[in-house]
Amino acid sequence: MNSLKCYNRTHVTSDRLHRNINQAPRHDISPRLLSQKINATPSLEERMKNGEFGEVDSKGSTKEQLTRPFRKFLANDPVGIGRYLALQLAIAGRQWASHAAKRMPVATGDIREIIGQPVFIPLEQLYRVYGKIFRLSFGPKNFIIISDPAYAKQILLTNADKYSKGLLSEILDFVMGTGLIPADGEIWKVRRRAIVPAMHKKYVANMVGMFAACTRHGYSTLDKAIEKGETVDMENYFSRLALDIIGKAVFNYDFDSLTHDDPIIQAVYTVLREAEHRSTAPISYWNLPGATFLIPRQRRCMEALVVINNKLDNLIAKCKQLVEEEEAEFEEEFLSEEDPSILHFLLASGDQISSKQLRDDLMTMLVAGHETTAAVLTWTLHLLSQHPDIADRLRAEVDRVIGDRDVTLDDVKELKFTTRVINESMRLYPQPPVLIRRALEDDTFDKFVVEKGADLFISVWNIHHSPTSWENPEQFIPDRFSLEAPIPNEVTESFAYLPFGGGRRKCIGDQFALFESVVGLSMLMRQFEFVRPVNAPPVGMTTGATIHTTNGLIMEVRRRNVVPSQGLMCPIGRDYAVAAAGSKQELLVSAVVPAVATAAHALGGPF
Ligand code: HEM
Repeated sequence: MNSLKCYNRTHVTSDRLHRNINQAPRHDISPRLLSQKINATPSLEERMKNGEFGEVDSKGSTKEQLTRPFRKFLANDPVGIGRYLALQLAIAGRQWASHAAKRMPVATGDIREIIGQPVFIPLEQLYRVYGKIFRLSFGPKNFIIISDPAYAKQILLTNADKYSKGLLSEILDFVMGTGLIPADGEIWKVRRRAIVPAMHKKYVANMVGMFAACTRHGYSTLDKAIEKGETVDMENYFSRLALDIIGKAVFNYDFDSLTHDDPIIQAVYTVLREAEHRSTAPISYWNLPGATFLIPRQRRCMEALVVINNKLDNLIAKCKQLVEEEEAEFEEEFLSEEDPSILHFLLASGDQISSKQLRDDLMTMLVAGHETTAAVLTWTLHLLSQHPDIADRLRAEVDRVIGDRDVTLDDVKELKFTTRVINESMRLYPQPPVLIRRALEDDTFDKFVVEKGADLFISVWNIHHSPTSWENPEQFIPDRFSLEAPIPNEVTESFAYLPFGGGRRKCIGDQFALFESVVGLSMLMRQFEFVRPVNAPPVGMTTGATIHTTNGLIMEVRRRNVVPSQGLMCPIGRDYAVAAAGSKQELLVSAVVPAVATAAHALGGPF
């Protein structure tokens, strides 16, 4: 296997960057093949000392060096023609040196070095060596990796016209077609203009009650687990909670996946898993002739799509009928009491689109708004389980603001510390960790040229974990975002914080998702204690479209104020930990741990 090599200069000259990243504590990341390889690579300083990086700057390009003696010889030619040739060579030499200086650092290697781990992990390790922009080369495959806030701003905002979704559109075509996430050009413009108004303030405010109702509905599932003395995989739980919420929000359909399973839920998960699988596959196996018939998972996926499309067609037909029967005049902020969904808004506002486009839009929002929020809640709970002092502060705020009732819109605004906890969780675990773009024309980043057609990965993970932008970047510090300041976003943090992307392709569901997370987290923390059992599997990371856990987020759940046990790891909230000193019977419970592990996915391919 080839080791990763650097063929050119790197930008990482800062000792601070190198040292800080190396010293940073990791979040349950087990070192794997690539990390061993990279750690075995000589340090940047050693490599610079060996002259690996100095050559271009000090002596010019190889061609320039090879021709230099000849040029000198010609320059001494008493006949004019020799001196003329020497001059031409000097001009060419300057150009070669200048081109060489603009060549981007290149990391080359074997694709196997990356497969088997979430892609953002090796990208972070490579960033340590190659800096804020480098080319990653795997045989014929070639990606530019961007890890710098200013470069991200250029791609997402300043020069957004020069980029498309590229690879992403190809991967997601089967499920989202020309929905908002993969769409480009005129279709994207038209659809964004039609859909954004549906997410108006009144709509989002109206949704808060629904978020609370769905969260409360899920209590019974947790209570059942408590009764049976079973642990709960909270990653799976949050995935279902988010599915129930997004189904209602987008097309007024109650999946009720928190309390039961049915073919439509199975179909949605089959399609989601396929999308994740495709985004991590080294070859486009789905394009092989006959793949749909010959590969069983492809067949299952196509069957699932039929189930979903039929369901969507039914929902669209039902909603159309409702709109026709409604007497209400459509106003800009129109909200139907019977059906406040985005689908209803689109139909009632007279949006003239084909059924196929409408299905693409609905599927896009279902996917975009589901796994992302579920992942945010999962990793926030995980972080709280590691930081009982922060969990205590969050609970104190929740107790003060909501007491025992459902959260309202006014409460959300008051739950400032809870919001900061979520903001900080999204910094440490951005969903998705990498954004994908394709250059539609050449673009320049300082002296480096990215050519038309290049595929770019903006590593939000690297930007969020960079010691050049963040103090103690690996630490969970919600207070880094002041309670008095506006809610942090890409503008307030100069593109060093991109949980919802930025520029014109920024998430349309940002406020919706933040409110949903605040409501879900605060109500669950108010009602329950979550405890990591001693023998629970470690919480490793893996990716699909978002960051998943490798083995689920297994928690023992208690109604709050129940006397807890000794010997339990990571009680969330110190009130629990203090109380834990007394009880020994509970040790028995911690021995009953039927771990419901979620399937581990391969490396990550984000949207
Ligand atoms: C915590 C939850 C969420 C996170 C972290 C998140 C994150 C993101 C990010 C980073 C992007 C930009 C992608 C890119 O530039 O390539 C995006 C786009 C998008 N998101 Fe979200 N999202 C969340 C929830 C939602 C929800 C609830 C909805 C819909 C109801 C939604 C709908 C969309 C759509 C339609 C786009 C594409 C916008 C466009 O390209 O014009 N998202 N999201």
